[in-house]
Formats: sequence, C-alpha cells, structure tokens
Amino acid sequence: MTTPKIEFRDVGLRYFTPKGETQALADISFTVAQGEFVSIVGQSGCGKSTLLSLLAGLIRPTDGEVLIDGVPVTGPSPQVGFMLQQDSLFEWRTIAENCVLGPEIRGDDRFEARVRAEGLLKRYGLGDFLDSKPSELSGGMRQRAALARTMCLRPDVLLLDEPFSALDFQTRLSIADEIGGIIRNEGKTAILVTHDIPEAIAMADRVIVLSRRPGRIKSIHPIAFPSHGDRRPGSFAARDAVEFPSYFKTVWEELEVHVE
Ligand SMILES: Nc1ncnc2c1ncn2[C@@H]1O[C@H](COP(=O)(O)OP(=O)(O)OP(=O)(O)O)[C@@H](O)[C@H]1O
Repeated sequence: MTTPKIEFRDVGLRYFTPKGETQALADISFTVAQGEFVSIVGQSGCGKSTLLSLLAGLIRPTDGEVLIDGVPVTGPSPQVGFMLQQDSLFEWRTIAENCVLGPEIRGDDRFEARVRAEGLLKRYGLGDFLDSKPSELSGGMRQRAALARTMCLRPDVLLLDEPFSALDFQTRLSIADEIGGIIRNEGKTAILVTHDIPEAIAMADRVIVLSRRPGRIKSIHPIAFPSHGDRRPGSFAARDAVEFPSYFKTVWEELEVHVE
C-alpha cells in the first residue's frame, strides 16, 4: 500500500486560553493521496483554518497525529506552502524580489532562485511585471504573483485558505480556474478551505464537509465529471457540467445553512 501524502489520524485540537478551553476539532481522520486536490467546507468557526495550521506545523494536535509522507508533522517545513486571502506581498520589493525572498532566507543560491522566480512568473503570465511593484498589479495578478512566490519554495503540499475571497466575482472565477490548473499541472497536493460551495466542488477531487464546532468530518464527497470524459474539466467548465447541480445540492444540505 502506498503511503498517503497527508494523513490525519484521530486528530483533536483544543485551544487553551485564560478564558477556558475550546475544542476546535475532534476525531478527524482522513487521507489525501499525492497529487489530489481536496476542499474543506464548514460553517464559520468549525475549525477549517485550525486544520490547515496543524498541517503547516504551526500548532500541534492535542490528540492523534498529523502525518505528511508518513512522518508526523512537528513544525513548519519548506515542503508545505501557504496561500492566504491576503497576498501579503511586500510593497517595497518588486514582484521578482518578492518571489526570491523566501528562497534567500532559506539560504538557496540567489542566482538560481532568481532564475526560478522569473521562470515561474513568466509561466503565470507575469513576464512583463518582474520589476513592477505589487501596487502596479491587479488583484488577480497579485494572487498569481503570490502563487509564484509560494511555488518558488518548491513545496509539494499547498494549503489554500480562502485565497480568492478578496477578489471580485469575475476575477475570482478566472483566477481560481488558472491557479487550479497550475496546481494540477504541477502535480501538487492541495487542500483548499473555502466558504464558496461551487468553488469547493469545481476545484477539488473530493469535498470534506465539517460539522459545527467541534469540527468533525460529517461527510466526504468524491467529485467526478464523467460527462467531460477522462480529462477533468477546469474549474470554470466544471460549473457547467451536468453533474454539478447535484453535488451542490448535496453539499448545501450537508452544511445545514440556516438563513435567519
Ligand atoms: N489561537 C486561538 N486561541 C483560542 N481559540 C482559537 C484560536 N484560533 C481559533 N480558535 C477557536 O477555534 C475555533 C475554530 O477556529 P478556526 O479559525 O479554525 O475556524 P474556521 O472554520 O476557520 O472559521 P472561519 O470560517 O470563520 O474562518 C473557533 O471557535 C475559534 O474561536
């Protein structure tokens, strides 16, 4: 049996604060295969970001184990890259300089890191903006630059925490499509946290629904679009697939969203 890229084994997480204890996650067990794209959805406060922080090694589980390549996560590792809602590009550095900062801090060769950064930025359609400051770029371009910066560290696991939610609707759709395509082409393993059910379905091979706090796995939905043949459609085309509405209905009902 091949070792999963990611494994949560009976994971629980309690936060301890002066005000008391919060059980954020309980009994979380699942695996993610190398190259798989998994979305996590659940109501606000159910522990989605906590789950990513555990994978990133920023916090340790109070119960169970989190493993990458079969090895327990005990702290941050360059193997794991993050993309967040705020791109947090440094305004005083050019786009290319933003990309080489991480590799430089890690001690990579400067020249080699610069070549890598330029290659990535060109591939992501930013070849004309290597020497631009982040403020000269649109929101969508900034997110592509943020992805290039993350990829420059050559992670093989990508954690995406609401990475598109600061973008306007149209940009959000096309950037999600582009970035989803890049991640798949590069064979990365990705976990996306989002409140957007269509986005979760359109981008992922599986959608995990968490219950209200403490977050437990309520259900796991494999997503496939046989109407598109063997090749998986991009996230934009997936929304038009005949299978899409029934996935949406199922996940929506699982989430038990109540509008007051
Ligand atoms: N550092 C912390 N200290 C104490 N409690 C925390 C901490 N971080 C998160 N929590 C609590 O843990 C629970 C889960 O938080 P988390 O941010 O993981 O949820 P989430 O599902 O990502 O929420 P949202 O969708 O609103 O971003 C919440 O009740 C939150 O208040």
